[in-house]
Amino acid sequence: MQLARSALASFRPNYLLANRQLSVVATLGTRLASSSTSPRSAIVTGAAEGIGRAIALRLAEDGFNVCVNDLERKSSMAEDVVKEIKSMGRNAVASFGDVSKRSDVEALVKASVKELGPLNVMVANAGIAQVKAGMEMTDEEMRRMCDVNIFGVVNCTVASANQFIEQGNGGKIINAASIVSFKPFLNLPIYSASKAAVRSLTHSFAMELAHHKITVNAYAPGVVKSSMWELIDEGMSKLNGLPKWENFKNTENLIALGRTSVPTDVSKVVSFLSSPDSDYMTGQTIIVDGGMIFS
Ligand SMILES: NC(=O)C1=CN([C@@H]2O[C@H](COP(=O)(O)OP(=O)(O)OC[C@H]3O[C@@H](n4cnc5c(N)ncnc54)[C@H](O)[C@@H]3O)[C@@H](O)[C@H]2O)C=CC1
Ligand SMILES: CC(=O)C(C)=O
Repeated sequence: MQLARSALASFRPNYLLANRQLSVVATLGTRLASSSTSPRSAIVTGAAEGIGRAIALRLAEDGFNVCVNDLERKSSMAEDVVKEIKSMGRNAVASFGDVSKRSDVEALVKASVKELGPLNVMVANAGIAQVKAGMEMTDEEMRRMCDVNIFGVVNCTVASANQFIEQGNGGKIINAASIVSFKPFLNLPIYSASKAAVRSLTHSFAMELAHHKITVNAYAPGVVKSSMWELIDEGMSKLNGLPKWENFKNTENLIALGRTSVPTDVSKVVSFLSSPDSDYMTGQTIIVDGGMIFS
């Protein structure tokens, strides 16, 4: 009996190891199969530069064909992203349009499906920011912020969800929120409110679309070096007189991991939200801020 027990004990690790190896091989096989035999497609809005560009490239690396959206005036940068994706062996197309216009977003989804086939993922990344006290914001500035950051997300949700419903296999919608969705920044009042709305819409549409097998989640970055933060830094400098990039650098003191973020910190999280590994998640806003707000 003693001998039998120890024989079993010495056998078990090998048995477990063999099982684990089999499961690793099986998982790898599934990943390779899904990237080589069934190309999926994704739209990324505001993808000519910054976080959107990093997401488009990361999704291409993950096996997606990608429709790269941005405003017409960013066409040459968007075309560069398309070229980069094609050089990775994936298909890509640029489609220009303003996410705040419903008809532009409907045209974007149509263009993507025509060029890349059925749609699997919509990343509503495009957004704008403005540093200004709430008391100073003009009517026009407030409306533009809400049109792009809130209604842009709604337009992307509705247009992609209609496409997913027509296809009948569900889909994934992923929205750009922010840490300011949880706690506003001083002098970014309307921007902060718009990102709180994105978090709320993510929750609402997750409930509304779940029965179509459509998941809706969001990523909430912290302080990411991009053109948007260049603009925020400039705006803050005007208000407090600090030299260029000093306001950006000062945020390091608020980040537990001790450094500001780069776009690829965010694209890794979007990669997860775009993959089957996140299939059982919906309505969530994932914070990726290096440890700033701990909500
Ligand atoms: N940079 C940061 O620290 C953070 C950024 N975010 C959010 O992440 C997203 C991406 O931010 P970044 O890459 O930093 O910004 P960015 O300004 O570098 O890039 C945004 C892109 O969106 C495009 N865009 C703007 N309005 C558009 C519209 N109406 N239609 C289509 N495209 C439009 C721009 O042309 C630009 O290429 C935004 O939604 C932003 O609010 C959230 C938290 C932190
Ligand atoms: C731009 C933005 O959302 C932050 C938190 O910096």
